[in-house]
Amino acid sequence: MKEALLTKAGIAGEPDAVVSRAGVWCRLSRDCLTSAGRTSEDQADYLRITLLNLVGAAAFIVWGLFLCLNLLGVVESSVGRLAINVTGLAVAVGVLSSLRMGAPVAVVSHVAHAFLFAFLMGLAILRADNPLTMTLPLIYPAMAFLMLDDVHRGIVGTLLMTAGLNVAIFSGLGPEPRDLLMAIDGALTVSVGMCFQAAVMALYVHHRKRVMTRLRAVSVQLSELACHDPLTGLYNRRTFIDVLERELSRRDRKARQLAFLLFDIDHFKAYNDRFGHPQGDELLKRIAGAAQGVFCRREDIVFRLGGEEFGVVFRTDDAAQAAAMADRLLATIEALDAAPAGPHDTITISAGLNLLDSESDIAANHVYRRADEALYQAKESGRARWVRAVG
Ligand SMILES: Nc1nc2c(ncn2[C@@H]2O[C@H](COP(=O)(O)OP(=O)(O)OP(=O)(O)O)[C@@H](O)[C@H]2O)c(=O)[nH]1
Repeated sequence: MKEALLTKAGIAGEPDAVVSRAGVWCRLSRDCLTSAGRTSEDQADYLRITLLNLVGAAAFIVWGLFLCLNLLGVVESSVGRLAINVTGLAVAVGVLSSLRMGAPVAVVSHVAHAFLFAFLMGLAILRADNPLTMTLPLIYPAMAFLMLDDVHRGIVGTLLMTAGLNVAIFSGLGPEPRDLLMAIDGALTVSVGMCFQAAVMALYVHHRKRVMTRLRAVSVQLSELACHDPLTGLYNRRTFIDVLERELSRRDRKARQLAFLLFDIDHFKAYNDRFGHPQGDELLKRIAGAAQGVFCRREDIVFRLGGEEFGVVFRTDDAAQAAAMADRLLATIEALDAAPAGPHDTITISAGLNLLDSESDIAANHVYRRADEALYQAKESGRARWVRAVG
């Protein structure tokens, strides 16, 4: 009703349009700062890429403007100034475009830093007579620490830049008449300012690196937890579908068949009831270990798919080899030195084996379902055996 009224009034959709336009601008400006979405806030390179983009864009605007003013004769022009403007513009364009083309961030930052260092040092020495220009090199430590992302290099760079500024102050390049006390005053102010900035930046970069390292470790831990079953350490069901899909679409170098073996412990409930859950857990771990012992090639992957159900994805030369592997697994588990359970004297499993042609375009869920049907048949026909799936 409300929508109908708004539509009738001819204003429906207006807020959405405003929101989507704002969204586009937001995305555009974010993509500009992060080099077309190349990095995001939680990544280590985010700050460096954003800084390089900001400095690159600012340099492009400033040097472009100065170049125009030089060419129009608005400001005093010389070959040296023109050369600096053109070089600055070229470096700014180079930095911005190479970031967008995917160049390594560390390389781009080092090149940009080298140019910034040379430019600021040159400015300090060549334009020491202009106190306004002389303040520009004071931005160096913040830029250097962030661009280099390294405390030691940042400190070395800052010390060199401070030395350069002191040379400019004491070498008589500054405004005349020179006064030694004024020069000492200026040099001390500049040195203390640069060192203080460097100390703050060193603390920041050091702390940020530690936090990023910790975050990375937590993220690895989280993805381990998300992919593995905590009890047995095997891959879990979540990973299983991804792996099976990947294997189904992967062409095997030796054109071997893909095999999926689904197995389940027989009368596990009786085992649990008789010996208790902790013993049941122990058995699950031992069966996981036994399966990994049988399927021990690098490309064999054993999963715990839930409860007392396990799966193995492996490659086989032919049906006979896959059958031999299934037999070996059943025999190994039967030979486990476990307490007798329920109706059986030994621990047994039932399994369904599904064999697939290389590069078959069957869905992973279908592969699982066929193996599950075969497993059901194995259970129905007396357990402690495996049955080959059809279709
Ligand atoms: N100890 C332990 N038991 C589990 C775990 N997950 C599932 N189970 C138990 O596994 C048993 C499975 O029982 P059923 O599905 O009846 O299967 P079964 O007794 O093995 O019978 P069949 O499969 O028909 O041979 C249940 O008693 C569950 O409680 C686990 O992580 N640890």
